[in-house]
Amino acid sequence: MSDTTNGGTEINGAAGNGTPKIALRGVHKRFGQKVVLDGIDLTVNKGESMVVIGGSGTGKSVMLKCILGLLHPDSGQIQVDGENTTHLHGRDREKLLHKFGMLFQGAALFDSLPVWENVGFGLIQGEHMPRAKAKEIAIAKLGAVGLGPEVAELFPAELSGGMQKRVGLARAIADEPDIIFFDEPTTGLDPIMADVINELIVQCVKDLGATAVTITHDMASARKIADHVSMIHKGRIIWTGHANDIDHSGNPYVDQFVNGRAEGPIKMQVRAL
Ligand SMILES: Nc1ncnc2c1ncn2[C@@H]1O[C@H](COP(=O)(O)OP(=O)(O)OP(=O)(O)O)[C@@H](O)[C@H]1O
Repeated sequence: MSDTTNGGTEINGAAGNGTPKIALRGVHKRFGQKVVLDGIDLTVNKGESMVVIGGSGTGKSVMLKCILGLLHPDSGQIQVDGENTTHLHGRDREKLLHKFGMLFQGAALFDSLPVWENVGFGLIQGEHMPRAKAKEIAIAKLGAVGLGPEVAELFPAELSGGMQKRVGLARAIADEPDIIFFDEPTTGLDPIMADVINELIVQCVKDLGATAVTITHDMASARKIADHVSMIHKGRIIWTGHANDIDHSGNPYVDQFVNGRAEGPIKMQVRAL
């Protein structure tokens, strides 16, 4: 079954499942005259893996930044565990951020720190954990993503792209977050390494019992990771459905995107520089 929404409609509703882990209701965000989020409604239930697909510049990263509080929406609500988070500041926002782990596009590791310190960064800085204890946890988390303890002392520049992604994943799970965001987790990887990372993501999310939100253009990744898929187009969620329904969504936008067709309702804007 799939649900289509055009805005205020409840999608993928939490009826019977308790409070959604994350719920966006009518979220708007514009930069100057440019409307980027135009009334986003999205529900992610506890323990679910939601993958948000959509073309370049459709607002995926802006949406993620709004959930994290890095950007402030102009209007609408963002609820985490039933609580509106849009007005949280200071300590309250810090407390909220403890619920989140994040695997950034390109892994975003600190070049000047050894791998273990990259993984344990949040534990040392955020939780003021003693360095020895943080290192122990970092080595255990590196093990969970298939990296041996010898990698702990290396620097990011000494690692391949795939290993850097694993380190980024180990960092995302180090604090055992409730919610993990994956921003284009397979970008820049060959298809085999991408599949390895996808499998690790599935395993780590399952082991933690976490809720996952991934943004990607990579349909192989979406198919592997997702329980549900939502498609964003022009700042709105235009379709949400089960991952198994992605190939027969009945939605021409989803169909065009999933099949990578140049022809269809989605018109690419190609501007000369
Ligand atoms: N801080 C900002 N100031 C002005 N415009 C911004 C800002 N951040 C994002 N935008 C604009 O918002 C639009 C959506 O950007 P966003 O990064 O969310 O796209 P995306 O869907 O994640 O794309 P991609 O898949 O290419 O990463 C873009 O046109 C971008 O230029």
